[in-house]
Amino acid sequence: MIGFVDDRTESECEHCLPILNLATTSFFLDFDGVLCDLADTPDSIEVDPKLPALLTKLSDRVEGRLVVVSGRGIDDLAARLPGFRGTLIAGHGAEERIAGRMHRHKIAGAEMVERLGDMVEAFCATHAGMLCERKPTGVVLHFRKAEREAGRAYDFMRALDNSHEGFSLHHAKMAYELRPTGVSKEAAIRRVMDREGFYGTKPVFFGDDATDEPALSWVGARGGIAVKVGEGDTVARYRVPDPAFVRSFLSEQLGR
Ligand SMILES: O=P(O)(O)OC[C@H]1O[C@H](O[C@H]2O[C@H](CO)[C@@H](O)[C@H](O)[C@H]2O)[C@H](O)[C@@H](O)[C@@H]1O
Repeated sequence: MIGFVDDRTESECEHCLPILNLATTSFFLDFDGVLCDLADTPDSIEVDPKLPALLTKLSDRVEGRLVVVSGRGIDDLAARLPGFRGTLIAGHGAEERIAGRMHRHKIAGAEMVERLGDMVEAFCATHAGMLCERKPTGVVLHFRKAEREAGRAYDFMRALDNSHEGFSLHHAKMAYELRPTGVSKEAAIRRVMDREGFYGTKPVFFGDDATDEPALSWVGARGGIAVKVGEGDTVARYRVPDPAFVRSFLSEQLGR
């Protein structure tokens, strides 16, 4: 059984998480690096075939208070979780699927997003190992396969950021991303937590990336449970080793 903080102190118990009262818990789960392992490219991840059913059951168990919160575009995310009909926040908060209805930031599909995508693609065509990921609300330049070129990738994306109003540049794992200014997982989780059904419950957020830190910080300050998955600096109070651990922890909640 996975460790829980009960009568032991946290220092005695590596990877312990508090025992949750599911009647008052809202789950917010990042996707890449939290529900599935990272891979060389966005398309080469392997999603545990049992994951959609696990998320569905747990969502039912907490009356729909389970939200997958990802940086991926919403169609991409939904396609990787076949059969899961629960709430999705995608594009770091620029897209949402709630109660089966889609909501998208007004920039979604705009000409400027297309243009940015074209420019990043052109850059990748002349820089070996770089990969462009287009999203409805932004664009990512991945340099995981060209780590030594990270500086060049940054300079290019910084120049695009400086010349395009309404977008902000973010440094993610082996990637630089332009997304609409003001869009963040923190803001998205706050919005959801104000909704009926969520309001007054305790948020539990699992995140792994630097881009998850503001949301981890907000959840912790709000009296919720902030959990960092994997290594690296974090403001989160709790840490667990990897996505397999997270999936086991979630499965265990169903048996309680
Ligand atoms: O918020 P998340 O669900 O964690 O999404 C964050 C980004 O994840 C993806 O990129 C990351 O994972 C890739 C696959 O493992 C990896 O190759 C890449 O280096 C990582 O940055 C996704 O492609 C992005 O769109 C998400 O924003």
